[in-house]
Amino acid sequence: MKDQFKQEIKTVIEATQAKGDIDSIYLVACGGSHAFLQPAEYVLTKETTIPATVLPSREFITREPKALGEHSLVVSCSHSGTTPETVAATKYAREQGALTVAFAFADESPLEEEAEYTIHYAWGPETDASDLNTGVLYGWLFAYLNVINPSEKYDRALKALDVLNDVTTKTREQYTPIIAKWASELKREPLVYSVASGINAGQAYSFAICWLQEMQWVNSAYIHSGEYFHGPFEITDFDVPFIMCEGLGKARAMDERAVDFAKKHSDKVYVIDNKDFDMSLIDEDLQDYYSQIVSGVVYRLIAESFAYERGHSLDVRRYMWKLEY
Ligand SMILES: N[C@@H]1[C@@H](O)[C@H](O)[C@@H](COP(=O)(O)O)O[C@@H]1O
Repeated sequence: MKDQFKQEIKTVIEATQAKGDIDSIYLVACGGSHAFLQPAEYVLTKETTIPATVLPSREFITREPKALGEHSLVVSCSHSGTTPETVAATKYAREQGALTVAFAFADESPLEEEAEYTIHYAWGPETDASDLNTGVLYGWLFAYLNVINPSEKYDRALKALDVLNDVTTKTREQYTPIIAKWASELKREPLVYSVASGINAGQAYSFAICWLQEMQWVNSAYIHSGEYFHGPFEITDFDVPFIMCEGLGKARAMDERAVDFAKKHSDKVYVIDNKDFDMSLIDEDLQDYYSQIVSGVVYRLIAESFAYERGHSLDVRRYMWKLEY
């Protein structure tokens, strides 16, 4: 990880220690950045007793959480640093006395002006995975957990960032031919559902709302694997396509149940099975946490292959950033 990002994380950790007791954590952002923060909520709720809540930026403000105050830590993210709801949420959190930390790709953005501290990350195809948004997020997350409850587990989790790029590069190579086939089979589908749970929930959610709806104009919805049986499974039929993720953690049981049912009733079930990832470079007890980053590589490949097969660039928007909304 770049020295700049390491230093920014260090500054945030020192500020958190100086602040003293944190009794609530809020993770706030919009769209893809909201999805990006979801794994942090997953890890925090599994590893600490401090309540952590992930909310869309505007709902964070409109809900007015009662626990929000001087002992809160509010982590926001906006890739562009300009999304008005996230800038406003960060300003609101700071006014309530919370410690505000923003993640952003952009430098010197409106978000950076409102947040007390900003942690930047890098972007682009040649970027080392440890410098990308999720790599830097985990760099902060495990450093923070190591402060709350020091453990060699978090030292190892931080060390895993050094091999992350090898893992994701290998996965990209492994899945490129597989996903090219999926995309060619699915390219005419007007609708594709996205199903997952546990640490993969954020990836599957952003696959539906960002990659498919926003960037490909393909109808989609994110369905939680457990919730699939509480309504959505009624739409399953032989010609209804599902891209389903099977994770590594305890949530896997929910994913498997959904996949098993869907496969019985649909001929178009595509499974991203995290057990097929080569994560041997990462300690077994940390693989669940890191698997969503690897799933993200596969979801991105699907989006890129869709864009190619459908002749629809991932950069085209009708409304976003073009109209007043
Ligand atoms: N796919 C995301 C959207 O979901 C998001 O609304 C937008 C602004 O996000 P950010 O606040 O991260 O700049 O960026 C991307 O296009």
